[in-house]
Amino acid sequence: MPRPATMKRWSNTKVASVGILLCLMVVALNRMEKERRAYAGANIVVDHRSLVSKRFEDFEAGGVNAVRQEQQNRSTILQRVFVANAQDKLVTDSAPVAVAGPTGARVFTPPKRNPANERALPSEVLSQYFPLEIYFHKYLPEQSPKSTPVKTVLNLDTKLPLKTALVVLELVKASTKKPMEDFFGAQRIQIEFAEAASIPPLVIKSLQVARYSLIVFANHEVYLGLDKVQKSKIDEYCQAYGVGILSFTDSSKIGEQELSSEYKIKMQHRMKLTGMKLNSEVKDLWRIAKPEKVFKDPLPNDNSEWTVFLCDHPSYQSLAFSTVAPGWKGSVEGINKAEFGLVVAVRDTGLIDGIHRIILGNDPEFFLNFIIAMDGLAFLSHGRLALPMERMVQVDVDDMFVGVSTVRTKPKDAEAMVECNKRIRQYVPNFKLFLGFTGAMFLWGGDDADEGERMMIDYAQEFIWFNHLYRHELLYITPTDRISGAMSKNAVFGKEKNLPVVKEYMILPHHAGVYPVYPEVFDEWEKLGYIKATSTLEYPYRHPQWGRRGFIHRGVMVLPRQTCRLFTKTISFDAYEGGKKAMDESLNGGYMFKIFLTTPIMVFMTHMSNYATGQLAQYEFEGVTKAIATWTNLKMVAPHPIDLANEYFEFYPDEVSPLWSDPARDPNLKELWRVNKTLPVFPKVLIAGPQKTGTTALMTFLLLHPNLVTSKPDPSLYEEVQFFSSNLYDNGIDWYASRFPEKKNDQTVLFEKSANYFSHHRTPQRVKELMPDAKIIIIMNNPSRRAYSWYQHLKAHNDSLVQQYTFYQIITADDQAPETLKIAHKRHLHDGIYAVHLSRWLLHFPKEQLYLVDGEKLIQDPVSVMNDVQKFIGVTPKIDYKTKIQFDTEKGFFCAKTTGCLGSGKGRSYEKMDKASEAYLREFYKHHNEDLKTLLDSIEHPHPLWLQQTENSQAPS
Ligand SMILES: Nc1ncnc2c1ncn2[C@@H]1O[C@H](COP(=O)(O)OS(=O)(=O)O)[C@@H](OP(=O)(O)O)[C@H]1O
Repeated sequence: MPRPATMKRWSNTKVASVGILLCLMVVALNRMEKERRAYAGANIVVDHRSLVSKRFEDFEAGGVNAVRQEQQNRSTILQRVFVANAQDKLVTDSAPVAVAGPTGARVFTPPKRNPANERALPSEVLSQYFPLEIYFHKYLPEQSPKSTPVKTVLNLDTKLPLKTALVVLELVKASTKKPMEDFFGAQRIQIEFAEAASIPPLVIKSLQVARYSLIVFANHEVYLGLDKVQKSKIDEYCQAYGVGILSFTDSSKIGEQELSSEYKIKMQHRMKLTGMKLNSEVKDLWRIAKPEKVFKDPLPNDNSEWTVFLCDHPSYQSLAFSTVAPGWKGSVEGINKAEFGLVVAVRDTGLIDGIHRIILGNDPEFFLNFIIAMDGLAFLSHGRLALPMERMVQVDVDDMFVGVSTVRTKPKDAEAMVECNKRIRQYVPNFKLFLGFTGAMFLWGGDDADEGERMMIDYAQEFIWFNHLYRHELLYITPTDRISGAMSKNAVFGKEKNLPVVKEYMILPHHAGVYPVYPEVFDEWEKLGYIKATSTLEYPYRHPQWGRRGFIHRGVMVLPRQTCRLFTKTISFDAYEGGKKAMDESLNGGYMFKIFLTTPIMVFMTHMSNYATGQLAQYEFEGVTKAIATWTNLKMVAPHPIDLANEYFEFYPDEVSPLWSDPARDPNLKELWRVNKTLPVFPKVLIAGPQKTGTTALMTFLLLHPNLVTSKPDPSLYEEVQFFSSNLYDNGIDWYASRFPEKKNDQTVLFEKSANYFSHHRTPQRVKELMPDAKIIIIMNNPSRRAYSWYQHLKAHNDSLVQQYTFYQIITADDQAPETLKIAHKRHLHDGIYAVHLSRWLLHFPKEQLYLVDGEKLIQDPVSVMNDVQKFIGVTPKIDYKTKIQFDTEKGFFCAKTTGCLGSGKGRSYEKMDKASEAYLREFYKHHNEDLKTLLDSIEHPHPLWLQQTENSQAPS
């Protein structure tokens, strides 16, 4: 057998990341395409059983109509889409179905089913072909009749843009990216940036699948100025896939007037304007916006001025009007000085070239522009980028009865808070402030407790209360055994004072212990048994606010908290003037207003000190809720905190599982980590698998190096830690770090080997979050050999399944096979679909952090493999593995000179694979191996010799 070629570490040649991503997508989607072809003629449906939200499972019996109902209530749902087998009961012979096509959903009657054409495709197998997690929003306008019995079907033949927008800038740099990141990031819309001179490929060619739901120009001038090639690339893409263009303008840096004769539009820049009015005659676009509302004040132009549009073609429809500001000195022809005589936002309805465009006369900073842009992107993306219309609001006021006398609650504060509830209830039915209390502080006040605080107790029923700790202390100062005492004392205080406490919701002082997880807190909560939800600012990081996320840990729902804008402001100016200012800012679309626009489920936090004395925060909330009610059609509701928490995780089901990060990497998290405990240390290197490729040999050989140290032996674990790929991840980072011995010195490099990390879909992201610098070693041998080795492993363990079925029966099992056989089928073959798993790792790690080992070479020539691996790890001193490893003729494998050969479970001798299985597997892996070649090419990595040989040769025995 010829010697396998060395799989060298790839060169450092820079490959544009966009190119790589595209290739990855091509590889993964190539697979889909092949399957699609293979299953041509089958009905292709959205499998509603796969909807990520738990609640939708309940609707399975009700089928799609129930889901449709939900869509109408919420206006959008996030659904995971994949092909399901043609016998899916959701498809009937003649029911009308709505097909998601490039120009939105349309209803049609599917062709008669032909059972002869239908082939079963197990959904759990198919889902593996979607490593890139293709998600998109399906937008069904609110006005669609509720009673229509429509079934939702995705036909892969239609060209579906992904839930991503491409943002084109003249130059991609931090300052130009920032406003776009904020606008789209706050709505959790994924964006990719491109420079005007190098627009990336817009289509996955092999599939004719569009990559973007929307094209965005931060400055429309850039679009007009594109060179011919780039321009037609964009235009042809938009025409072919029904994708729209959303443009902003930047009138501060350019000449006074631009004429684009091609588009029959004139743009007059550097305008100073006053007032804005939306065009109420536009019927199909306004969703959040209330077109009947008129803004009368001068338009802000501190940083940039405004652009107005003069359009001379029926394709254009004015979206918003404004008026020349008094004192504007320009004298340009065509400027209509009448009230609302100028157009500041325009829509191109596509009569000229079939492309829908919306162009705004400034950036999204001004609040009405922000709303127009939100409605615009919902429209242009056929709802895929739309948010629901409901906003759930909770406002927590922490620190009741805490603080020095100057910031303690005064009678006027107590009165003001009651009033605040009433005023906000005009806009948010049933609204009540949530007050977090700390009993000990009140009692310390004793008779001296402020009169205002005593009044708060009298007014208790006007609010909803939740527990802080009894004392307002950092948890790491509080000895563990006092935590439960402090919790129950606070509860007793609440009872004594007859506070209407929602005991299921609790906030810890300083947010300590929630994230990073302080296991003792969750222990105590578990003991209490009733804590269901909390919230924190700290997960995964504080800024930007829209980056905050939630997670569920040990049954407790942890929600992200938004901070009120006034949170950090000192109350040094006059209270009422300050309050009014805050309200004005909200009314004019300030910071809080945008949070409300973009965040469907909000928990705000503020402190008592923002109410006491200054009473500022109440103005802010009154201001923002009034502004939202005034300017938008959004519906604000104030649910019970536990209902709100449940809703949160239904809306963001991907957040249920936490993503642990390293507290040492973030100053805030470091601060919250206990002072009396050293920071956890994690491994630097992972041997990720897959199983049966020689991972044990590689680990054993690494351990011959004096400075490479792996996890401690643990009888409760079966050989491997498997932290990232199992429920053990829920144990948290303390648990993981404690699996490893202390480092002997600075040169010690900790590593871990768990062979199922490679193919586990969540592992790459989890590793990236906790150990972003980790070096990942992946071994790939012939996947047929790998599958057979797994079979022999089961056989050696007298697995009942193997006693029942032959290797051939397992690998050829189809959808009709018994459940156990189907599971066995997947376990044998799934790990060997290397391209899919590798592309997932490459989405999270740069190629330089991944090291691919040729598994066949590891068997034949481990000395050179190990010498290279130690270089990749960067461990010192360098050792020569020639002095450590030698071939053992009895074992038939290389073994360590000191510790000997691997046990009888590795390097077994067994009969050759039968010819039929060999042929079947060669065929099964053929396309997957082709994909692997494409993927390796895209990262400029040489092909292992077994991959070069797979087409022609037999699978090695
Ligand atoms: N030096 C050396 N000694 C023994 N075995 C070696 C060696 N190098 C590679 N191999 C191959 O490793 C296969 C077992 O792979 P893993 O260690 O990854 O298996 S496991 O997933 O941890 O169970 C094992 O599979 P089997 O031959 O089927 O037992 C071997 O082919």
